Amino acid sequence: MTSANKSEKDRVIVFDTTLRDGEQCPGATMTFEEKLEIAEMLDDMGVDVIEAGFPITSEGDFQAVSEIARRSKNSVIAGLSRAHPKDIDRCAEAVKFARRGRVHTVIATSPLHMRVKLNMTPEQVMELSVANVTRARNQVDDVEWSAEDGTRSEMDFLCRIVEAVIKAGATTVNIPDTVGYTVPEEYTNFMRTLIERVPNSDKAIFSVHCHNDLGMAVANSLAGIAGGARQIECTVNGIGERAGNAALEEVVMAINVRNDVFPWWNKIDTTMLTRASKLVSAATSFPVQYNKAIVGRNAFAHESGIHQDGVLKDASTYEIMRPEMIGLKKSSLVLGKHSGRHAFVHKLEEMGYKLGANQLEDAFVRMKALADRKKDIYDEDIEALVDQEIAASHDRIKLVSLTVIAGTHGPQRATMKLDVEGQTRIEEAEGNGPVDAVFNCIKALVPHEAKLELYQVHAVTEGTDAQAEVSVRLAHEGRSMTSKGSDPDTLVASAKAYLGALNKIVMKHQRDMPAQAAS
Ligand SMILES: CC(=O)SCCNC(=O)CCNC(=O)[C@H](O)C(C)(C)COP(=O)(O)OP(=O)(O)OC[C@H]1O[C@@H](n2cnc3c(N)ncnc32)[C@H](O)[C@@H]1OP(=O)(O)O
Ligand SMILES: CC(C)C(=O)C(=O)O
Ligand SMILES: [Mg+2]
Repeated sequence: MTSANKSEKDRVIVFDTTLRDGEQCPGATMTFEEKLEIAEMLDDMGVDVIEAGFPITSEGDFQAVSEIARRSKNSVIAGLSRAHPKDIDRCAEAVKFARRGRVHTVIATSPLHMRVKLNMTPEQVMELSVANVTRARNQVDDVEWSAEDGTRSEMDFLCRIVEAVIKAGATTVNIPDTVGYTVPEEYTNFMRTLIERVPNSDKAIFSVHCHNDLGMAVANSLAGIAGGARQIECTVNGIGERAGNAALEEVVMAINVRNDVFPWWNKIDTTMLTRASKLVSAATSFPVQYNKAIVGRNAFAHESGIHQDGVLKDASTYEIMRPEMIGLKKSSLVLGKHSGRHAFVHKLEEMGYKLGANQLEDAFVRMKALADRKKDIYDEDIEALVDQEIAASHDRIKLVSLTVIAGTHGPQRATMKLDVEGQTRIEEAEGNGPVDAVFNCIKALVPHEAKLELYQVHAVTEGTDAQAEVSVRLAHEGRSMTSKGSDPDTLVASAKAYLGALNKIVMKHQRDMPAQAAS
Protein backbone atom coordinates (compact mmCIF):
# COMPACT_ATOMS: atom_id res chain seq x y z
CA MET A 1 0.00 0.00 0.00
CA THR A 2 1.50 3.37 -0.99
CA SER A 3 1.63 6.23 1.55
CA ALA A 4 -0.92 8.12 -0.55
CA ASN A 5 -3.72 5.66 0.09
CA LYS A 6 -2.91 4.79 3.74
CA SER A 7 -5.94 5.37 5.89
CA GLU A 8 -6.28 4.96 9.65
CA LYS A 9 -8.93 2.27 9.25
CA ASP A 10 -6.42 0.04 7.44
CA ARG A 11 -3.66 0.49 9.98
CA VAL A 12 -2.61 -2.62 11.92
CA ILE A 13 -1.14 -2.00 15.36
CA VAL A 14 1.86 -4.24 15.99
CA PHE A 15 1.93 -5.41 19.62
CA ASP A 16 5.11 -7.28 20.46
CA THR A 17 5.03 -9.69 23.40
CA THR A 18 8.52 -11.21 23.04
CA LEU A 19 9.39 -10.00 26.54
CA ARG A 20 6.20 -11.41 28.12
CA ASP A 21 4.66 -14.37 26.22
CA GLY A 22 8.01 -15.02 24.52
CA GLU A 23 9.80 -15.19 27.84
CA GLN A 24 7.13 -17.52 29.25
CA CYS A 25 8.36 -20.54 27.29
CA PRO A 26 10.79 -22.87 29.08
CA GLY A 27 14.40 -21.79 28.73
CA ALA A 28 13.77 -18.31 27.30
CA THR A 29 14.35 -16.25 30.44
CA MET A 30 16.20 -13.04 29.66
CA THR A 31 18.30 -10.84 31.91
CA PHE A 32 17.36 -7.27 32.81
CA GLU A 33 20.00 -5.89 30.42
CA GLU A 34 18.94 -8.16 27.57
CA LYS A 35 15.33 -7.02 28.00
CA LEU A 36 16.34 -3.37 27.86
CA GLU A 37 18.34 -3.96 24.69
CA ILE A 38 15.50 -5.85 22.99
CA ALA A 39 12.94 -3.21 24.02
CA GLU A 40 15.14 -0.45 22.59
CA MET A 41 15.41 -2.33 19.31
CA LEU A 42 11.64 -2.93 19.13
CA ASP A 43 11.01 0.76 19.84
CA ASP A 44 13.45 1.79 17.08
CA MET A 45 11.90 -0.75 14.71
CA GLY A 46 8.48 0.95 14.98
CA VAL A 47 6.64 -1.56 17.20
CA ASP A 48 3.48 0.23 18.41
CA VAL A 49 3.07 -1.59 21.72
CA ILE A 50 5.77 -3.46 23.65
CA GLU A 51 4.46 -5.84 26.28
CA ALA A 52 7.48 -5.64 28.57
CA GLY A 53 6.51 -8.22 31.19
CA PHE A 54 4.08 -9.32 33.90
CA PRO A 55 4.99 -7.04 36.83
CA ILE A 56 3.36 -9.10 39.64
CA THR A 57 5.52 -12.10 38.66
CA SER A 58 8.65 -10.97 40.47
CA GLU A 59 10.63 -7.94 41.59
CA GLY A 60 12.88 -8.47 38.56
CA ASP A 61 9.95 -8.36 36.14
CA PHE A 62 8.59 -5.24 37.82
CA GLN A 63 11.99 -3.53 37.56
CA ALA A 64 12.38 -4.50 33.90
CA VAL A 65 8.92 -3.19 32.93
CA SER A 66 9.51 0.06 34.89
CA GLU A 67 12.91 0.68 33.31
CA ILE A 68 11.67 -0.11 29.80
CA ALA A 69 8.78 2.29 30.44
CA ARG A 70 11.21 5.01 31.58
CA ARG A 71 13.37 4.56 28.48
CA SER A 72 10.56 4.21 25.92
CA LYS A 73 10.65 6.66 23.02
CA ASN A 74 7.68 6.03 20.75
CA SER A 75 6.21 2.68 21.73
CA VAL A 76 3.37 2.23 24.21
CA ILE A 77 4.65 0.09 27.09
CA ALA A 78 2.26 -2.56 28.37
CA GLY A 79 2.37 -4.91 31.34
CA LEU A 80 0.18 -7.97 31.93
CA SER A 81 -2.00 -8.56 34.96
CA ARG A 82 -4.63 -11.06 36.02
CA ALA A 83 -8.10 -9.85 36.94
CA HIS A 84 -6.80 -9.17 40.41
CA PRO A 85 -6.49 -5.78 42.16
CA LYS A 86 -2.91 -6.53 43.35
CA ASP A 87 -1.84 -7.35 39.79
CA ILE A 88 -3.54 -4.28 38.31
CA ASP A 89 -1.98 -1.87 40.84
CA ARG A 90 1.51 -3.35 40.45
CA CYS A 91 1.21 -3.19 36.67
CA ALA A 92 -0.05 0.40 36.65
CA GLU A 93 2.82 1.30 38.99
CA ALA A 94 5.36 -0.19 36.54
CA VAL A 95 4.02 1.34 33.32
CA LYS A 96 3.32 4.81 34.74
CA PHE A 97 6.80 6.02 33.72
CA ALA A 98 6.12 5.45 30.03
CA ARG A 99 5.17 8.21 27.63
CA ARG A 100 2.09 6.05 27.29
CA GLY A 101 1.56 3.07 29.58
CA ARG A 102 -0.97 0.28 29.09
CA VAL A 103 -2.43 -2.08 31.67
CA HIS A 104 -3.31 -5.36 30.01
CA THR A 105 -5.68 -7.46 32.10
CA VAL A 106 -6.57 -11.04 31.22
CA ILE A 107 -9.17 -13.55 32.39
CA ALA A 108 -10.37 -16.78 30.83
CA THR A 109 -13.83 -16.87 29.25
CA SER A 110 -14.14 -20.43 27.91
CA PRO A 111 -16.47 -22.78 29.81
CA LEU A 112 -13.55 -25.17 30.46
CA HIS A 113 -11.20 -22.55 31.90
CA MET A 114 -13.87 -20.81 33.95
CA ARG A 115 -15.10 -24.04 35.52
CA VAL A 116 -11.87 -26.02 35.97
CA LYS A 117 -9.16 -23.43 36.36
CA LEU A 118 -10.87 -20.41 37.87
CA ASN A 119 -13.70 -22.24 39.59
CA MET A 120 -15.96 -19.29 38.73
CA THR A 121 -19.32 -18.83 37.06
CA PRO A 122 -19.52 -16.71 33.89
CA GLU A 123 -21.25 -14.00 35.95
CA GLN A 124 -18.34 -13.91 38.42
CA VAL A 125 -15.88 -13.61 35.52
CA MET A 126 -17.97 -10.77 34.10
CA GLU A 127 -18.05 -8.93 37.45
CA LEU A 128 -14.33 -9.39 38.02
CA SER A 129 -13.52 -8.18 34.52
CA VAL A 130 -15.59 -5.03 34.84
CA ALA A 131 -14.21 -4.29 38.32
CA ASN A 132 -10.60 -4.69 37.21
CA VAL A 133 -10.93 -2.79 33.95
CA THR A 134 -12.50 0.03 35.96
CA ARG A 135 -9.66 -0.15 38.50
CA ALA A 136 -7.09 -0.04 35.71
CA ARG A 137 -8.83 2.85 33.92
CA ASN A 138 -8.67 4.85 37.14
CA GLN A 139 -4.89 4.64 36.93
CA VAL A 140 -4.09 4.72 33.17
CA ASP A 141 -5.88 5.82 29.99
CA ASP A 142 -4.90 2.80 27.96
CA VAL A 143 -6.44 -0.51 29.10
CA GLU A 144 -6.47 -3.78 27.22
CA TRP A 145 -8.78 -6.61 28.25
CA SER A 146 -8.11 -10.17 27.04
CA ALA A 147 -10.50 -13.13 26.92
CA GLU A 148 -8.12 -16.00 27.56
CA ASP A 149 -9.06 -19.11 25.53
CA GLY A 150 -11.31 -16.71 23.59
CA THR A 151 -11.70 -18.95 20.54
CA ARG A 152 -13.17 -21.75 22.68
CA SER A 153 -15.61 -19.37 24.39
CA GLU A 154 -19.36 -19.16 23.76
CA MET A 155 -20.22 -16.32 21.40
CA ASP A 156 -23.26 -15.08 23.38
CA PHE A 157 -21.26 -14.79 26.60
CA LEU A 158 -18.32 -13.23 24.80
CA CYS A 159 -20.58 -10.58 23.25
CA ARG A 160 -22.01 -9.68 26.67
CA ILE A 161 -18.66 -9.52 28.47
CA VAL A 162 -16.95 -7.57 25.68
CA GLU A 163 -19.75 -4.99 25.69
CA ALA A 164 -19.38 -4.70 29.48
CA VAL A 165 -15.60 -4.23 29.52
CA ILE A 166 -15.73 -1.64 26.75
CA LYS A 167 -18.35 0.21 28.79
CA ALA A 168 -16.00 -0.02 31.80
CA GLY A 169 -13.24 1.64 29.79
CA ALA A 170 -11.27 -1.02 27.90
CA THR A 171 -9.70 0.62 24.86
CA THR A 172 -8.44 -2.63 23.32
CA VAL A 173 -10.24 -5.99 23.35
CA ASN A 174 -8.09 -9.02 22.63
CA ILE A 175 -9.60 -12.38 21.63
CA PRO A 176 -6.70 -14.83 21.90
CA ASP A 177 -6.50 -18.25 20.36
CA THR A 178 -4.65 -19.27 23.53
CA VAL A 179 -4.21 -22.92 22.64
CA GLY A 180 -3.72 -22.58 18.86
CA TYR A 181 -7.01 -24.33 18.13
CA THR A 182 -8.77 -22.16 15.57
CA VAL A 183 -8.36 -22.17 11.77
CA PRO A 184 -8.27 -19.10 9.52
CA GLU A 185 -11.79 -19.04 8.11
CA GLU A 186 -13.33 -19.83 11.49
CA TYR A 187 -11.34 -17.03 13.18
CA THR A 188 -12.34 -14.48 10.51
CA ASN A 189 -16.00 -15.32 11.05
CA PHE A 190 -15.62 -15.40 14.84
CA MET A 191 -14.07 -11.94 14.92
CA ARG A 192 -16.51 -10.51 12.38
CA THR A 193 -19.55 -11.86 14.27
CA LEU A 194 -18.26 -10.53 17.59
CA ILE A 195 -17.56 -7.06 16.21
CA GLU A 196 -20.92 -6.94 14.46
CA ARG A 197 -22.88 -8.11 17.50
CA VAL A 198 -21.24 -5.98 20.20
CA PRO A 199 -23.15 -2.68 20.12
CA ASN A 200 -20.22 -0.52 21.32
CA SER A 201 -17.49 -2.35 19.36
CA ASP A 202 -16.56 0.89 17.58
CA LYS A 203 -15.27 2.25 20.93
CA ALA A 204 -12.37 -0.22 21.10
CA ILE A 205 -9.68 -1.73 18.91
CA PHE A 206 -10.05 -5.50 18.53
CA SER A 207 -6.92 -7.57 18.72
CA VAL A 208 -5.66 -11.04 17.72
CA HIS A 209 -3.21 -13.15 19.72
CA CYS A 210 -2.55 -16.53 18.11
CA HIS A 211 -0.54 -19.53 19.22
CA ASN A 212 1.12 -21.96 16.86
CA ASP A 213 0.09 -25.39 18.18
CA LEU A 214 -1.16 -26.42 14.72
CA GLY A 215 1.32 -24.21 12.84
CA MET A 216 -1.37 -21.66 11.90
CA ALA A 217 -0.58 -18.71 14.19
CA VAL A 218 0.42 -16.36 11.36
CA ALA A 219 -2.41 -17.42 9.03
CA ASN A 220 -4.93 -17.12 11.86
CA SER A 221 -3.64 -13.67 12.88
CA LEU A 222 -4.09 -12.37 9.34
CA ALA A 223 -7.51 -14.01 9.17
CA GLY A 224 -8.52 -12.26 12.39
CA ILE A 225 -7.50 -8.92 10.88
CA ALA A 226 -9.63 -9.78 7.84
CA GLY A 227 -12.50 -10.22 10.31
CA GLY A 228 -12.09 -6.65 11.54
CA ALA A 229 -9.40 -6.74 14.25
CA ARG A 230 -6.71 -4.05 13.99
CA GLN A 231 -4.01 -5.18 16.43
CA ILE A 232 -1.74 -8.21 16.02
CA GLU A 233 0.05 -9.62 19.06
CA CYS A 234 3.21 -11.42 18.04
CA THR A 235 6.80 -12.18 19.00
CA VAL A 236 10.19 -11.99 17.31
CA ASN A 237 11.12 -15.43 15.90
CA GLY A 238 7.66 -16.61 17.01
CA ILE A 239 8.87 -17.59 20.48
CA GLY A 240 6.23 -18.10 23.16
CA GLU A 241 4.22 -20.65 25.14
CA ARG A 242 4.54 -24.23 23.78
CA ALA A 243 4.80 -24.03 19.96
CA GLY A 244 5.07 -20.26 20.21
CA ASN A 245 3.16 -17.19 19.04
CA ALA A 246 2.66 -15.67 15.61
CA ALA A 247 6.08 -14.50 14.39
CA LEU A 248 6.32 -10.72 14.06
CA GLU A 249 8.59 -10.90 11.00
CA GLU A 250 6.19 -13.26 9.24
CA VAL A 251 3.01 -11.23 9.76
CA VAL A 252 4.79 -8.01 8.84
CA MET A 253 6.32 -9.42 5.66
CA ALA A 254 3.10 -11.20 4.65
CA ILE A 255 1.31 -7.83 4.80
CA ASN A 256 4.19 -6.20 2.96
CA VAL A 257 4.67 -8.78 0.18
CA ARG A 258 0.99 -9.73 -0.31
CA ASN A 259 -0.57 -6.32 0.18
CA ASP A 260 -2.96 -7.20 -2.63
CA VAL A 261 -4.58 -9.79 -0.32
CA PHE A 262 -3.81 -8.14 3.04
CA PRO A 263 -4.51 -4.48 2.22
CA TRP A 264 -3.31 -3.01 5.53
CA TRP A 265 -0.24 -1.16 6.73
CA ASN A 266 1.93 -0.87 9.83
CA LYS A 267 4.91 1.20 10.97
CA ILE A 268 7.56 -1.51 11.16
CA ASP A 269 10.95 -0.76 9.61
CA THR A 270 11.38 -4.15 7.96
CA THR A 271 15.11 -3.61 7.40
CA MET A 272 15.57 -4.21 11.14
CA LEU A 273 13.94 -7.65 11.15
CA THR A 274 17.16 -9.62 10.71
CA ARG A 275 18.92 -7.76 13.53
CA ALA A 276 15.92 -8.19 15.83
CA SER A 277 15.84 -11.91 15.13
CA LYS A 278 19.55 -12.30 15.88
CA LEU A 279 19.29 -10.27 19.07
CA VAL A 280 16.37 -12.31 20.44
CA SER A 281 18.04 -15.56 19.44
CA ALA A 282 21.24 -14.52 21.23
CA ALA A 283 19.41 -13.32 24.35
CA THR A 284 17.30 -16.47 24.69
CA SER A 285 19.92 -18.89 23.29
CA PHE A 286 17.11 -20.26 21.10
CA PRO A 287 18.59 -21.05 17.69
CA VAL A 288 16.50 -19.94 14.73
CA GLN A 289 15.36 -22.90 12.66
CA TYR A 290 17.43 -22.94 9.41
CA ASN A 291 14.35 -22.97 7.20
CA LYS A 292 12.36 -20.45 9.29
CA ALA A 293 10.43 -18.04 7.08
CA ILE A 294 12.04 -14.60 6.62
CA VAL A 295 14.92 -14.89 9.13
CA GLY A 296 16.12 -18.51 8.88
CA ARG A 297 19.65 -18.79 7.49
CA ASN A 298 18.31 -20.64 4.43
CA ALA A 299 15.49 -18.17 3.73
CA PHE A 300 17.64 -16.43 1.11
CA ALA A 301 20.15 -19.20 0.33
CA HIS A 302 20.15 -21.40 -2.76
CA GLU A 303 22.12 -24.60 -3.31
CA SER A 304 20.32 -26.26 -6.21
CA GLY A 305 21.88 -25.61 -9.61
CA ILE A 306 18.58 -24.85 -11.38
CA HIS A 307 17.58 -22.34 -8.68
CA GLN A 308 21.06 -20.78 -8.56
CA ASP A 309 21.03 -20.35 -12.32
CA GLY A 310 17.57 -18.72 -12.10
CA VAL A 311 18.63 -16.39 -9.28
CA LEU A 312 21.78 -15.36 -11.16
CA LYS A 313 19.66 -14.50 -14.18
CA ASP A 314 16.95 -12.72 -12.13
CA ALA A 315 16.52 -13.14 -8.36
CA SER A 316 12.74 -12.83 -8.63
CA THR A 317 12.65 -16.30 -10.23
CA TYR A 318 13.06 -17.83 -6.76
CA GLU A 319 12.76 -14.95 -4.29
CA ILE A 320 9.45 -13.25 -3.52
CA MET A 321 11.14 -10.47 -1.56
CA ARG A 322 14.51 -8.80 -1.78
CA PRO A 323 16.95 -9.66 1.03
CA GLU A 324 17.64 -5.95 1.63
CA MET A 325 13.97 -5.55 2.63
CA ILE A 326 14.64 -7.49 5.82
CA GLY A 327 18.12 -6.09 6.40
CA LEU A 328 20.17 -8.82 4.75
CA LYS A 329 22.96 -7.64 2.44
CA LYS A 330 22.27 -10.23 -0.24
CA SER A 331 21.08 -13.74 -0.87
CA SER A 332 23.69 -16.46 -0.90
CA LEU A 333 24.55 -19.13 -3.40
CA VAL A 334 25.82 -22.08 -1.44
CA LEU A 335 27.92 -24.61 -3.31
CA GLY A 336 27.07 -28.24 -2.74
CA LYS A 337 26.34 -31.43 -4.54
CA HIS A 338 23.15 -29.98 -6.03
CA SER A 339 24.93 -26.98 -7.56
CA GLY A 340 25.53 -26.40 -11.25
CA ARG A 341 28.23 -24.81 -13.38
CA HIS A 342 26.66 -21.32 -13.49
CA ALA A 343 26.89 -20.94 -9.72
CA PHE A 344 30.37 -22.50 -9.63
CA VAL A 345 31.70 -20.04 -12.22
CA HIS A 346 29.99 -17.17 -10.37
CA LYS A 347 31.62 -18.21 -7.08
CA LEU A 348 35.06 -18.52 -8.75
CA GLU A 349 34.69 -15.07 -10.28
CA GLU A 350 33.71 -13.63 -6.91
CA MET A 351 36.87 -15.20 -5.48
CA GLY A 352 39.01 -13.75 -8.28
CA TYR A 353 39.64 -16.95 -10.29
CA LYS A 354 39.41 -17.19 -14.04
CA LEU A 355 39.93 -20.75 -15.26
CA GLY A 356 40.15 -22.13 -18.76
CA ALA A 357 37.36 -24.43 -19.95
CA ASN A 358 39.20 -27.69 -19.19
CA GLN A 359 40.48 -26.59 -15.79
CA LEU A 360 37.04 -25.35 -14.93
CA GLU A 361 35.42 -28.65 -15.87
CA ASP A 362 38.00 -30.59 -13.82
CA ALA A 363 37.56 -28.30 -10.82
CA PHE A 364 33.76 -28.61 -11.10
CA VAL A 365 33.93 -32.43 -11.16
CA ARG A 366 36.20 -32.34 -8.10
CA MET A 367 33.88 -29.92 -6.30
CA LYS A 368 31.00 -32.37 -6.86
CA ALA A 369 33.13 -35.26 -5.61
CA LEU A 370 34.09 -33.24 -2.53
CA ALA A 371 30.44 -32.27 -1.93
CA ASP A 372 29.48 -35.94 -1.95
CA ARG A 373 31.85 -36.49 0.97
CA LYS A 374 31.63 -33.22 2.85
CA LYS A 375 28.55 -31.46 4.24
CA ASP A 376 29.54 -27.80 3.83
CA ILE A 377 31.70 -26.44 1.06
CA TYR A 378 33.39 -23.24 2.22
CA ASP A 379 35.29 -20.68 0.15
CA GLU A 380 38.51 -22.12 1.60
CA ASP A 381 37.57 -25.54 0.20
CA ILE A 382 37.06 -24.04 -3.25
CA GLU A 383 40.36 -22.18 -2.93
CA ALA A 384 42.21 -25.37 -1.99
CA LEU A 385 40.52 -27.27 -4.77
CA VAL A 386 41.25 -24.72 -7.50
CA ASP A 387 44.81 -23.96 -6.37
CA GLN A 388 45.51 -27.68 -6.49
CA GLU A 389 43.84 -27.89 -9.90
CA ILE A 390 46.04 -25.11 -11.25
CA ALA A 391 49.19 -26.59 -9.68
CA ALA A 392 48.41 -30.12 -10.86
CA SER A 393 47.50 -29.25 -14.44
CA HIS A 394 51.06 -29.96 -15.74
CA ASP A 395 51.85 -32.86 -13.43
CA ARG A 396 53.74 -35.84 -14.87
CA ILE A 397 52.77 -38.07 -11.96
CA LYS A 398 49.11 -38.25 -10.95
CA LEU A 399 47.42 -40.07 -8.11
CA VAL A 400 44.83 -42.54 -9.39
CA SER A 401 43.86 -44.34 -6.17
CA LEU A 402 45.03 -45.06 -2.67
CA THR A 403 43.99 -47.59 -0.05
CA VAL A 404 45.53 -47.65 3.41
CA ILE A 405 45.14 -50.19 6.17
CA ALA A 406 45.90 -48.57 9.49
CA GLY A 407 45.08 -49.12 13.14
CA THR A 408 46.56 -50.55 16.32
CA HIS A 409 47.90 -53.73 14.66
CA GLY A 410 50.77 -52.51 12.49
CA PRO A 411 52.65 -52.46 10.28
CA GLN A 412 50.43 -50.09 8.32
CA ARG A 413 50.05 -50.94 4.66
CA ALA A 414 49.27 -48.76 1.62
CA THR A 415 48.32 -49.74 -1.93
CA MET A 416 48.68 -46.99 -4.51
CA LYS A 417 47.97 -46.63 -8.20
CA LEU A 418 49.73 -43.81 -10.09
CA ASP A 419 49.58 -42.48 -13.62
CA VAL A 420 53.23 -41.83 -14.51
CA GLU A 421 53.40 -39.98 -17.81
CA GLY A 422 50.43 -41.91 -19.15
CA GLN A 423 51.40 -45.32 -17.73
CA THR A 424 49.51 -46.88 -14.84
CA ARG A 425 51.68 -48.33 -12.09
CA ILE A 426 50.56 -50.06 -8.91
CA GLU A 427 52.54 -50.86 -5.75
CA GLU A 428 52.05 -51.90 -2.17
CA ALA A 429 54.27 -50.86 0.77
CA GLU A 430 54.43 -51.01 4.52
CA GLY A 431 55.47 -48.24 6.85
CA ASN A 432 55.91 -47.13 10.39
CA GLY A 433 52.46 -45.49 10.43
CA PRO A 434 50.03 -44.87 7.56
CA VAL A 435 51.75 -41.71 6.25
CA ASP A 436 55.11 -43.52 6.12
CA ALA A 437 53.43 -46.41 4.23
CA VAL A 438 51.97 -43.93 1.69
CA PHE A 439 55.32 -42.22 1.12
CA ASN A 440 57.08 -45.64 0.81
CA CYS A 441 54.59 -46.53 -1.91
CA ILE A 442 55.50 -43.39 -3.83
CA LYS A 443 59.21 -44.17 -3.45
CA ALA A 444 58.61 -47.68 -4.77
CA LEU A 445 56.57 -46.43 -7.74
CA VAL A 446 58.85 -43.50 -8.62
CA PRO A 447 62.32 -44.20 -7.22
CA HIS A 448 64.10 -40.94 -6.25
CA GLU A 449 66.75 -39.54 -3.95
CA ALA A 450 64.78 -36.57 -2.57
CA LYS A 451 64.64 -36.29 1.23
CA LEU A 452 61.53 -35.32 3.21
CA GLU A 453 62.30 -32.06 5.03
CA LEU A 454 58.85 -31.01 6.23
CA TYR A 455 55.46 -32.61 6.75
CA GLN A 456 52.64 -30.49 8.17
CA VAL A 457 48.87 -30.95 8.45
CA HIS A 458 46.12 -28.47 9.22
CA ALA A 459 42.35 -28.35 8.76
CA VAL A 460 41.11 -26.00 6.02
CA THR A 461 37.77 -25.39 7.78
CA GLU A 462 36.03 -26.46 10.98
CA GLY A 463 34.36 -29.77 11.77
CA THR A 464 35.30 -33.42 11.65
CA ASP A 465 34.52 -33.53 7.91
CA ALA A 466 36.85 -30.59 7.23
CA GLN A 467 39.40 -30.86 4.44
CA ALA A 468 42.95 -31.55 5.60
CA GLU A 469 45.63 -29.43 3.99
CA VAL A 470 49.04 -31.08 4.01
CA SER A 471 52.32 -29.33 3.22
CA VAL A 472 55.35 -31.37 2.13
CA ARG A 473 58.90 -30.10 1.46
CA LEU A 474 61.37 -32.31 -0.39
CA ALA A 475 65.08 -31.54 -0.67
CA HIS A 476 66.89 -32.62 -3.83
CA GLU A 477 70.32 -31.68 -5.14
CA GLY A 478 70.57 -28.64 -2.88
CA ARG A 479 67.08 -27.31 -3.75
CA SER A 480 63.86 -27.52 -1.76
CA MET A 481 60.45 -28.01 -3.38
CA THR A 482 57.28 -27.44 -1.35
CA SER A 483 53.77 -28.44 -2.29
CA LYS A 484 50.33 -28.60 -0.71
CA GLY A 485 47.57 -31.19 -1.04
CA SER A 486 44.05 -31.05 0.29
CA ASP A 487 41.37 -33.64 0.74
CA PRO A 488 38.88 -34.65 3.45
CA ASP A 489 41.12 -37.74 3.86
CA THR A 490 44.43 -36.74 5.46
CA LEU A 491 46.31 -39.63 3.81
CA VAL A 492 45.09 -38.75 0.34
CA ALA A 493 46.03 -35.10 1.05
CA SER A 494 49.49 -36.34 2.15
CA ALA A 495 49.96 -38.34 -1.07
CA LYS A 496 48.86 -35.34 -3.17
CA ALA A 497 51.26 -33.00 -1.36
CA TYR A 498 54.21 -35.41 -1.71
CA LEU A 499 53.45 -36.02 -5.39
CA GLY A 500 53.10 -32.27 -5.93
CA ALA A 501 56.63 -31.66 -4.61
CA LEU A 502 57.97 -34.64 -6.57
CA ASN A 503 56.36 -33.33 -9.77
CA LYS A 504 58.15 -30.03 -9.25
CA ILE A 505 61.47 -31.88 -8.96
CA VAL A 506 60.74 -33.93 -12.09
CA MET A 507 59.76 -30.84 -14.06
CA LYS A 508 62.82 -28.92 -12.89
CA HIS A 509 64.98 -31.85 -13.89
CA GLN A 510 63.36 -31.95 -17.36
CA ARG A 511 63.80 -28.18 -17.76
CA ASP A 512 67.47 -28.46 -16.77
CA MET A 513 68.20 -31.37 -19.15
CA PRO A 514 68.66 -29.41 -22.41
CA ALA A 515 70.89 -26.91 -20.58
CA GLN A 516 73.04 -29.72 -19.19
CA ALA A 517 73.26 -31.40 -22.60
CA ALA A 518 74.40 -28.12 -24.18
CA SER A 519 77.14 -27.47 -21.60
C1 LIG B 1 -2.42 -17.27 28.68
C2 LIG B 1 -1.31 -16.66 29.44
O1 LIG B 1 -0.24 -16.60 28.94
S1 LIG B 1 -1.64 -16.03 30.96
C3 LIG B 1 -0.10 -15.55 31.59
C4 LIG B 1 0.65 -16.73 32.11
N1 LIG B 1 1.90 -16.29 32.67
C5 LIG B 1 2.29 -16.61 33.91
O2 LIG B 1 1.60 -17.31 34.63
C6 LIG B 1 3.65 -16.16 34.31
C7 LIG B 1 3.65 -15.39 35.63
N2 LIG B 1 2.95 -16.04 36.69
C8 LIG B 1 3.37 -16.07 37.99
O3 LIG B 1 4.43 -15.59 38.34
C9 LIG B 1 2.45 -16.65 38.99
O4 LIG B 1 1.63 -17.65 38.39
C10 LIG B 1 1.57 -15.54 39.65
C11 LIG B 1 2.46 -14.58 40.41
C12 LIG B 1 0.78 -14.78 38.59
C13 LIG B 1 0.56 -16.18 40.60
O5 LIG B 1 1.26 -17.04 41.44
P1 LIG B 1 0.48 -17.82 42.63
O6 LIG B 1 -0.27 -16.83 43.43
O7 LIG B 1 1.49 -18.64 43.32
O8 LIG B 1 -0.64 -18.73 41.90
P2 LIG B 1 -0.48 -19.90 40.84
O9 LIG B 1 0.31 -19.43 39.68
O10 LIG B 1 0.00 -21.15 41.49
O11 LIG B 1 -1.99 -20.15 40.42
C14 LIG B 1 -2.69 -19.19 39.68
C15 LIG B 1 -3.85 -18.62 40.50
O12 LIG B 1 -4.37 -17.49 39.76
C16 LIG B 1 -5.71 -17.75 39.36
N3 LIG B 1 -5.87 -17.15 38.07
C17 LIG B 1 -5.44 -17.62 36.89
N4 LIG B 1 -5.71 -16.76 35.93
C18 LIG B 1 -6.33 -15.72 36.53
C19 LIG B 1 -6.81 -14.52 36.03
N5 LIG B 1 -6.69 -14.23 34.75
N6 LIG B 1 -7.38 -13.66 36.90
C20 LIG B 1 -7.47 -13.96 38.21
N7 LIG B 1 -6.99 -15.09 38.73
C21 LIG B 1 -6.44 -15.95 37.89
C22 LIG B 1 -5.82 -19.26 39.36
O13 LIG B 1 -7.16 -19.67 39.45
C23 LIG B 1 -5.01 -19.59 40.61
O14 LIG B 1 -5.79 -19.23 41.71
P3 LIG B 1 -5.93 -20.13 43.06
O15 LIG B 1 -4.61 -19.96 43.74
O16 LIG B 1 -7.04 -19.51 43.77
O17 LIG B 1 -6.20 -21.52 42.60
C1 LIG C 1 -2.38 -13.28 28.23
C2 LIG C 1 -3.04 -13.75 26.98
C3 LIG C 1 -3.22 -12.64 26.03
C4 LIG C 1 -2.27 -14.83 26.34
O1 LIG C 1 -1.06 -14.82 26.27
C5 LIG C 1 -3.02 -15.91 25.69
O2 LIG C 1 -4.23 -16.02 25.87
O3 LIG C 1 -2.37 -16.69 24.97
MG1 LIG D 1 -0.31 -16.14 24.76
